[in-house]
Amino acid sequence: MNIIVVKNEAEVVEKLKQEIEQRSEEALKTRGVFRLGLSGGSLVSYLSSALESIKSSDLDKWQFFFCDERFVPDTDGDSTYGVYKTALIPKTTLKEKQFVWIDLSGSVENCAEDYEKKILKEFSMEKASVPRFDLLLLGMGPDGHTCSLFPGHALLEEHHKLIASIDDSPKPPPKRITMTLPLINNASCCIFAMCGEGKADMVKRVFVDKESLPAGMVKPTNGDLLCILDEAAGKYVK
Ligand SMILES: O=C(O)[C@H](O)[C@@H](O)[C@H](O)[C@H](O)COP(=O)(O)O
Repeated sequence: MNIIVVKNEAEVVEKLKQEIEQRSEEALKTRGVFRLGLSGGSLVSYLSSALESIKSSDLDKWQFFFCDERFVPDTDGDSTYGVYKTALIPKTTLKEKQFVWIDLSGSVENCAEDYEKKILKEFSMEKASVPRFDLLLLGMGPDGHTCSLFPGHALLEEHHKLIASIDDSPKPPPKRITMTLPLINNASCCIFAMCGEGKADMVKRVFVDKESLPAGMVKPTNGDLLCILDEAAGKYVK
């Protein structure tokens, strides 16, 4: 775990941009495609600002997936994809077709199964194999949740599904799909980006005191783990 504390949100965005650019170059060099997973919440604005200033001609070789998504239409204010469609895509040369989104036509369980199939297809992999994302961008909630993996929830014990559904999320809306720990921890790199005093206590509990909370269970088996914080969020980090 590499905890990076910088001065303020602008520097968090700049550091995030540098990491994303570096990882994209590596991925494009070796695989010709850069696959990253997105989270909702405040990360949307950090990433939108970071990508706005990336002028790479290879942005069209980037593929975006969702670390978790709310089971609502993309026109709904709660839709993470919906927010990226308005906050990110218009600011960049990115196209909607670069975003691998969910299918809402069935139940939330069907949606999770379908999204797992979509991911395996994009990675041209068979069932039972675990895709390796180049980068997962994560946030952490005030209870230590990340993606839609909440403290004490049975999904933390999920060892087979790569994408699981939840219909009792403590954070509204209740129905969501989420990457599970086996998929998250197979990534080449996971980055938490967080700002503000409101995060400081949980940052200390999870990343300093190592309490067993969902965000603390993000431990890439053979990958990097970074936590980029502003001074307020990192005030208890030595
Ligand atoms: O869709 C979601 O709700 C997120 O993926 C969730 O896991 C988020 O990352 C945290 O709740 C942190 O959100 P904030 O950064 O807004 O505090």
